[in-house]
Amino acid sequence: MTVRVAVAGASGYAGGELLRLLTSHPGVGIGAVTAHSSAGRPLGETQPQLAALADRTLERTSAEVLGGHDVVFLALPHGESAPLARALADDALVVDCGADFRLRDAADWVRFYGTEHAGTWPYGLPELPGARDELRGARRIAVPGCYPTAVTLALFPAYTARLAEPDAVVTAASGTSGAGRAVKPHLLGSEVMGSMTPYGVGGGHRHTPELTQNLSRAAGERVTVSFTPTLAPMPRGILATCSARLRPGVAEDGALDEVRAAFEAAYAGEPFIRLLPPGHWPSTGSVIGSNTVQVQVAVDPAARRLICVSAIDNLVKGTAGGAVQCMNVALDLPEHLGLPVNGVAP
Ligand SMILES: NC(=O)C1=CN([C@@H]2O[C@H](COP(=O)(O)OP(=O)(O)OC[C@H]3O[C@@H](n4cnc5c(N)ncnc54)[C@H](OP(=O)(O)O)[C@@H]3O)[C@@H](O)[C@H]2O)C=CC1
Ligand SMILES: CC(=O)N[C@@H](CCC(=O)OP(=O)(O)O)C(=O)O
Repeated sequence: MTVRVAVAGASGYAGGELLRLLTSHPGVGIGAVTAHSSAGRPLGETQPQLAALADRTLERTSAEVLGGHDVVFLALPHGESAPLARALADDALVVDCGADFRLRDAADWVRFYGTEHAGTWPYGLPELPGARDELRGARRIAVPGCYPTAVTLALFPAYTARLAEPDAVVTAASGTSGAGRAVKPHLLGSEVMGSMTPYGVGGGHRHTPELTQNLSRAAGERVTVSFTPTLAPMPRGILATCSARLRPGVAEDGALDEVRAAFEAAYAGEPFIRLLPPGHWPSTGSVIGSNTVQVQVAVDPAARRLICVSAIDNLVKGTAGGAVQCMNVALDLPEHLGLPVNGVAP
């Protein structure tokens, strides 16, 4: 059986990556590809890397054009998914790469996004405990933000195993594609090349409530997260460095063994998580183009802190790959279909 899929936002970075992955998915046929200002143009003009789809024409994004598909991927700016999703058939699987349906707390939504909360859909991070049960058979899925994917997967086993205090500190570097392809002065080559800059410092980034939501769910208590994103001079990739104090009951002797055992247990059999051997550290250059997440853990005994580092490709596991993985789970297809585990390097 071939699943017929449509991609809205096909002229953008996330939409382009969805189409790259979906063309290699053996169970999928690609239907409508839609855009906004680029509607009417050949896909090959905005996504020249997608040779197999170069002659497709981008249609205008509407419920009519997206209707009649088994699966609709939405890769649109925040706020655009909610009205469109309401007009799509209940029995179509809608996978939203935007933020509209990620947060459970309406007050958090209003505070960080400034509009009315549209609701909450099942959260598309299959590796979280219990998530696959919620995603199997779902017809609406909210894919996480790219930073929340990297940070949650770096840290959550330390919280489920009750090894870390509920007060995490995170610094994460992202490539510029995380900001989308719309023209913005701070993303000009001359601003970004050879320079790194923090932004959203002091709890202001809109991924902070999403991180709190995910880690609190794992911990079973409220986890606060001090999150500092930085923009790095690279097109893709996120390197997240996360730390938290060890709980008082964790003995310094053997703490690292305990932490590693918790991560090994959490990630045993996970097709896309690679807990690296001791002494090896995650790097964005090793995961580009793949749905793989590299993870490593350490313990700093003098500071009594746990340090967890992850690397992802923001456009693959951080968006499009995560979205395809969720489709596979929802439709009961083998979870790895269409998803590379090998990166492109150098
Ligand atoms: N980039 C990333 O790493 C990640 C992105 N996401 C999320 O995925 C979504 C897409 O992001 P990204 O691809 O980076 O963004 P882009 O800016 O690259 O692409 C946006 C897409 O949406 C279309 N669009 C713009 N305005 C409208 C509108 N008013 N109505 C309908 N369509 C519109 C654009 O069409 P056109 O170009 O024709 O105007 C384009 O196809 C966002 O919600 C983003 O937050 C999530 C995780 C990571
Ligand atoms: C480098 C950069 O600007 N990154 C984006 C994060 C993109 C992302 O994960 O996506 P959502 O917009 O879907 O939440 C930012 O900080 O806003």
